[in-house]
Amino acid sequence: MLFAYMFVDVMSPLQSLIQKQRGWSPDAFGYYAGAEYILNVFGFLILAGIILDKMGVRFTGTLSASLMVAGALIKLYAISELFQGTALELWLNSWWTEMPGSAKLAALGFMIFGCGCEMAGITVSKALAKWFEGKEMALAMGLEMAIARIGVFFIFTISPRLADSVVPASVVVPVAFCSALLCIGLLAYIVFTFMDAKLDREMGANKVAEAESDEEFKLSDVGSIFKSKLFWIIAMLCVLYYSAIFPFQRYAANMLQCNLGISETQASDIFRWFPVGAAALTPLLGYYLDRKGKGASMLILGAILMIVCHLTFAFVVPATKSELITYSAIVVLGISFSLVPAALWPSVPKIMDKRFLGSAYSLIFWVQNIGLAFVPILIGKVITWSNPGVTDPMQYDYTLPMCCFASLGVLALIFGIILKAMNTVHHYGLEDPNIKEDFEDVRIDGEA
Ligand SMILES: C[C@H](NC(=O)[C@@H](N)CCCCN)C(=O)O
Repeated sequence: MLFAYMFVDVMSPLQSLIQKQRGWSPDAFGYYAGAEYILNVFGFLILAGIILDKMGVRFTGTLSASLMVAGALIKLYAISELFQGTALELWLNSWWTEMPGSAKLAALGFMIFGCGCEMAGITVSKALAKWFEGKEMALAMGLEMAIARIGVFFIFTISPRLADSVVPASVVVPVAFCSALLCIGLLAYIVFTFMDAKLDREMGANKVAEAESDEEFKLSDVGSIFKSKLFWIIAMLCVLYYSAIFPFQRYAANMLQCNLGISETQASDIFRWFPVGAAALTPLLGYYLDRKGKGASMLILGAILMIVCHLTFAFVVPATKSELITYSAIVVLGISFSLVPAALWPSVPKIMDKRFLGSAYSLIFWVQNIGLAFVPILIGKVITWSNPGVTDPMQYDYTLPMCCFASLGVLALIFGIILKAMNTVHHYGLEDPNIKEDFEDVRIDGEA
């Protein structure tokens, strides 16, 4: 997941460079960024859940890592000099001219990569649940997310530097670097499959069969989950919150460049502290949640902090051009991005029956992916619409796009408040510690 998250954001600090080098407009960049989730939205993620439950973590993890490598190599080829001037590029350039041929092929690669990445996300959750059952599962999930966030910090640090390491600067170098890391990730997962097989042997065949049948995906479960009010509240909170985080991450470096009048590298150097804050706090909050609870309150606080930060980027940073205020908003956003994931994902088992859990995670990811696919496209359009005639990628006004992100935060906050109110009435245990076993257990099979 470390290398996957690095690959996801390798181009994020390079928006203005790819615009200069390959002619990708903000709109084209938005389409490319949204492509990561498109196939998942059109059902791949549901299929991925079925494959995972039928074939297990070893097969699905290897498949998902292979898909990531294949997608990465297509994207690498699309942005490389090798692709320039080929018949394929000329043909891709000949239709939907707003989107250059290189952006179209890169988007296709990113779509395939995105299938692998989300499939890996579900597989890793299931593998962690298997390996840490009855142990520190929330802490393990927190650490996994923290490692992935460190990858984002690392890539925001090195991506512009790798691009500048050749003359003229090129997006190919950082993308090639991350593609090589993904190949190492695939090898690492293959090693893990041997360890997992060993664990199965140690657990004994019966226990494994029992664990797997518990989580088997049934199509009828999808109907039960979709009928649950609670599922929709959690899924809406998730899609709204994450749509104001991951898509923002794509545009953040350029937003800082435009607001502060700084270079790509300087902007990335500021923004990279966002995932670091999240990486440092997520495991600690997971540990706190395991012992003290307060999950629903953490979701509300996380949404409030996000709204404050996005409004600061919209109005305060452009007016003051203060690096101190910018750094403070980045760190606070990092705190928000620890509170919500640390509370959200371990809350799902509290409100879903264990039998529904695998499908519930895959369906929440699916709803979330709809937002992650379309919000970057929407933001690209808002940037273009609110900056008529602006062609210099250093001159965009980000007030309106940042207000859009803040509005998503307001909606997420409303769903957080509804969730907490429902928890107060129905006692789902969302404010209770994870390791306390005796809270009143109300799940979707007993929701009515
Ligand atoms: C665990 C959670 N991951 C997700 O929500 C993924 N569905 C989206 C990952 C986006 C990067 N491709 C998280 O990272 O908090």
